[in-house]
Amino acid sequence: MESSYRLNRKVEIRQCGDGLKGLGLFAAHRLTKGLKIMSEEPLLVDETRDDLAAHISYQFPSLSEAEKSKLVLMYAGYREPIALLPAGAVKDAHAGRAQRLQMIARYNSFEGIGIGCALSPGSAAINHACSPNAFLYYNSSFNYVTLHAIRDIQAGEEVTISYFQESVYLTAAERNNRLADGSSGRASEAKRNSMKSLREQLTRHHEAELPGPEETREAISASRELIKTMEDEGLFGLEMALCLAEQGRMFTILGDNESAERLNRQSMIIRRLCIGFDHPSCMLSRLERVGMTAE
Ligand SMILES: C[S@@+](CC[C@H](N)C(=O)[O-])C[C@H]1O[C@@H](n2cnc3c(N)ncnc32)[C@H](O)[C@@H]1O
Repeated sequence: MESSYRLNRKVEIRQCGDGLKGLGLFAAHRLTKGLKIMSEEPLLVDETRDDLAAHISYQFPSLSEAEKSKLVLMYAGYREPIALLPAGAVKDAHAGRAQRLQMIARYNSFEGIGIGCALSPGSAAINHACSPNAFLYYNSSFNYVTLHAIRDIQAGEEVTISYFQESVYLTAAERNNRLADGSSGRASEAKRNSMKSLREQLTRHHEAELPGPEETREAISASRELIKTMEDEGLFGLEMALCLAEQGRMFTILGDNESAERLNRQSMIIRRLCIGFDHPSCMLSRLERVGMTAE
C-alpha cells in the first residue's frame, strides 16, 4: 500500500506518480474553488529567500524538536535517507548541517507570497505547475501561510501552485530557466510572450503624461486582452486582481464609474479567492460595504 501523510482533513502528502517530482500534495477529497485548503504557522520567516538561507542555521537550534524534525525531512536538492537513520547524535548532526539547511531554505521557502519569505511544512510539499489550481499566501498580520483552491480540485488530484505567482510576466523561456533544478514548466510560449508585451504597453500608458481618452481606450483594450490571457492560462492570482483594479481606474478617468465599480468588485472577488475572506484587506472591504469604514 502507498504511504502517505495526512496533513489535514483536506490534503495528504505522498509520492507523485511520475517518479520525477518526488513528494507532492494531493486532495483527499473534492476541494471546491475558493476553499481554504490549509493554514499553517511558518517555521521560519525572513525578508527574502537569501536572508532565510543565510540565517537558517542560526535559527535552527531555537526551533522545537517537533519543528526541527519537520524541517530536516524537507527536500534538500537531493534525497537523503535521513528518516531511516536511527535517532541520535549522528542523525542530528547530519540532518542539521549548515549547508544542508541552506539548501532546504532555498528549495522549500516561498517568497513573493505577501510580505517576506516563509518556510512552512505543508507548503514545502507543493509542486509547481504553470496552470496551477491553488494559491499560496503569507498573511503577515496573523503570521500564517494560507493555501486556497483557485478552481475545483478533484479527489486524488495533485494540488499545485505557480512558483512565479508574483512574476507572471516571465516568458516561457525565462520560467524554464528558473526551474532548471528539475521542476517542469509547460507554459505556452506565445501566450506568455503576449502577456509580457501587453504589460509593457500598459506600463507605457501609465508613464505617459496626461494620456488622452483615445490612448486610455487603447490601454483598456490591452488590459482586457491581458486579463483574458491570464484566465486562459489559469493564472488567477493577485496580479489578475491588480489588473482588474487598474482597468477600473482607467474607466474612472473616462468618467465611466459604473464600469469602474464592476471591475473593482471583480478585483476583490479574485483577491478573496486567492487569500481568503479572513485576510485583513478583504475584511476591510466587507466593512466598507456596510458603511463601517474607519474614520
Ligand atoms: C517545495 S519542493 C516541492 C516538494 C518536493 N517535490 C519534495 O519531494 O519534497 C520543490 C522541489 O520539488 C521539485 N518540483 C516542484 N515542482 C516540480 C515539477 N513541476 N516538476 C518536477 N519537479 C518539481 C523540484 O525539485 C523543486 O526544487
